[in-house]
Amino acid sequence: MKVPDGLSCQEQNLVLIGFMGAGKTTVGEQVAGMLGFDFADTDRELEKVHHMSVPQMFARKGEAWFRRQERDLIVRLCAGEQRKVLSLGGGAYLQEEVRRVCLKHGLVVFLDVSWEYWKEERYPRIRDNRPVLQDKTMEEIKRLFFERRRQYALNHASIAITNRKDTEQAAGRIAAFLRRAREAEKVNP
Ligand SMILES: Nc1ncnc2c1ncn2[C@@H]1O[C@H](COP(=O)(O)OP(=O)(O)OP(=O)(O)O)[C@@H](O)[C@H]1O
Ligand SMILES: O=C(O)C1=C[C@@H](O)[C@@H](O)[C@H](O)C1
Ligand SMILES: [Mg+2]
Repeated sequence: MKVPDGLSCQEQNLVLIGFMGAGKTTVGEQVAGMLGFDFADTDRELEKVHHMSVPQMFARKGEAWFRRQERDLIVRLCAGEQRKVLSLGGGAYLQEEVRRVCLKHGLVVFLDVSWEYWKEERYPRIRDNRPVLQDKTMEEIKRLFFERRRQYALNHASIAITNRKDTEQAAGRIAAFLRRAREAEKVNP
């Protein structure tokens, strides 16, 4: 992972993006603990505000409504107080405005899980409570996985996850990356 030119890592948020089940929530919480940053997960925040689970929001209000709430929340969180870890919902980064605000106010890290590992290890854990995966064949899910990679590719850094060891090391590697970036800025502002 390389620090992007012109982006101050002292002040920015850390934003985690990637496909559903990539580990944004799990890893984000771990990284925030390691860095002593506040943590916010957009799905959890929306669940708290609207007193509904994500599947309930999809069922009762519809996906378009969910996407608007998600976008507005991310714009508020990103532009507000800095130095937090923000884990996005898996579809949030497909919205142009979300990409813009995250890239402007955050160091955007893509959790790049391989298709094979995702299918074997992550899909079985999440399949029942991600509305977007319901009623889709594996072929359709695979297509969505690779279509979304085009948007996730707009990032500052990515971390490849292809096995259990990568999974266990992901949070530590991201925290170390951010610490190094911040130290380098102190020496060479
Ligand atoms: N680093 C990790 N260590 C242990 N388990 C993990 C790790 N990352 C992900 N998992 C497991 O994979 C599943 C999905 O993880 P998680 O909910 O964090 O993904 P997500 O990227 O936040 O998904 P979504 O986009 O749907 O919010 C969970 O069952 C979680 O326990
Ligand atoms: O990838 C997606 O489109 C989604 C991912 C989850 O985090 C939730 O935001 C919701 O289930 C939609
Ligand atoms: Mg999540």
